Amino acid sequence: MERLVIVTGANSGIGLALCERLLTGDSGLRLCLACRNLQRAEAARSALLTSHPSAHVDLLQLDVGSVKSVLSAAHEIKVRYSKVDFLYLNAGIMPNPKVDFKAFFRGLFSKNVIHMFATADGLLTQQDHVTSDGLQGVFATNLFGHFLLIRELEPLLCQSNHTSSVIWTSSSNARRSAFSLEDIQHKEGKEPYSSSKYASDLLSLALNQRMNRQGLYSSVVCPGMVMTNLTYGILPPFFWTLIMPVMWLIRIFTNTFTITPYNGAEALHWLFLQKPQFLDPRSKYHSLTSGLGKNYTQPQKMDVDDSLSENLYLELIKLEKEIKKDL
Ligand SMILES: NC(=O)C1=CN([C@@H]2O[C@H](COP(=O)(O)OP(=O)(O)OC[C@H]3O[C@@H](n4cnc5c(N)ncnc54)[C@H](OP(=O)(O)O)[C@@H]3O)[C@@H](O)[C@H]2O)C=CC1
Ligand SMILES: CC(C)CCC[C@@H](C)[C@H]1CC[C@H]2C3=C(CC[C@]12C)[C@@]1(C)CCC(=O)C[C@@H]1CC3
Repeated sequence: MERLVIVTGANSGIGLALCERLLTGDSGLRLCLACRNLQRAEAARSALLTSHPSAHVDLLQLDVGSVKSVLSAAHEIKVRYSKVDFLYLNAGIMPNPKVDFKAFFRGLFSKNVIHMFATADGLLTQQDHVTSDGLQGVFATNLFGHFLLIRELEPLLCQSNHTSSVIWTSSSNARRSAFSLEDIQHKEGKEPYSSSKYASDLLSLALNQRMNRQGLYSSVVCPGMVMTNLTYGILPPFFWTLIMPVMWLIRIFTNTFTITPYNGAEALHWLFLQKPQFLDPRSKYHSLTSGLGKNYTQPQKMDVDDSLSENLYLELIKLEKEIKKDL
């Protein structure tokens, strides 16, 4: 039977590269590009059909940062399809990023230099915004919209004699110290991106604890450092042009500099080929590229624990109730 793969944020970067790779590996599947902008989604669909003319590629309007849009997209999915096999939760934002150059140069001459380039720990801050639902924008987009989508699609994800996979595009920038259970939306701090990605790691664990029995499996991926619209927004364009040769040079020393969206999608694609029952719910699956350009996937244990992940899940359920009450 035809397998259905839904990808959020599929019109550019890692999401689009993943779609290209999925179709190259299995032209028989049905892809659903869930994007906030239908014009950009249509352009992505045309590009995919140019290289895979007989592919089944559907479009769905979905703004994960808007509760109304998530609910209506979920409704549309339930009307169109009878089951979901893979749900890639890939859409993400990092608004108004700022690099702390002082910390960068300090890190450059320390023994933590590789770690700094791999994770950007202590290097990046962002200025968040509030959505029309009254939620913090990064939290709403990177985490909560996706959480609501899973909740709404449970009937299609959890079916008897069927396994489904939800796969989060997390990050090496996910950091426990940026996250607080008392402030899950990260209203107070300056690292909403880091907090939202750590929350996705926690949520993935909670989903596995609660939903494996119903056939739903959740995994977390880190695509490495990839040059996409998101990363291009971190520094001015001329600066990127200037330092691009340095980025390729750094790649010789750290396998986390995957750089191209194709390489970054490695672990996302690898997970598509695995039996979800055999995956480790406490590991993050990293896309890595060797100095010679060979791509591979490697699991690394996450800094997560059961009680924090369960408590986050309960907080999200509470917020879901509050938000739905106000609709
Ligand atoms: N690039 C990197 O180095 C890394 C990226 N990641 C993660 O990878 C994921 C993909 O990002 P990447 O490919 O790099 O960057 P891109 O900016 O190219 O892709 C992000 C995608 O998310 C979509 N998106 C953003 N906001 C929303 C929204 N509210 N509703 C629906 N779609 C939305 C974008 O749509 P639109 O085109 O309309 O803006 C775009 O399609 C993100 O989750 C990011 O955090 C993780 C680690 C490293
Ligand atoms: C001044 C220069 C010679 C080099 C500046 C490099 C930084 C801009 C990058 C170093 C580590 C990078 C990184 C990311 C963005 C760009 C860097 C900060 C990410 C935060 C992008 C999004 C992620 O999810 C993780 C990446 C980790 C590494």
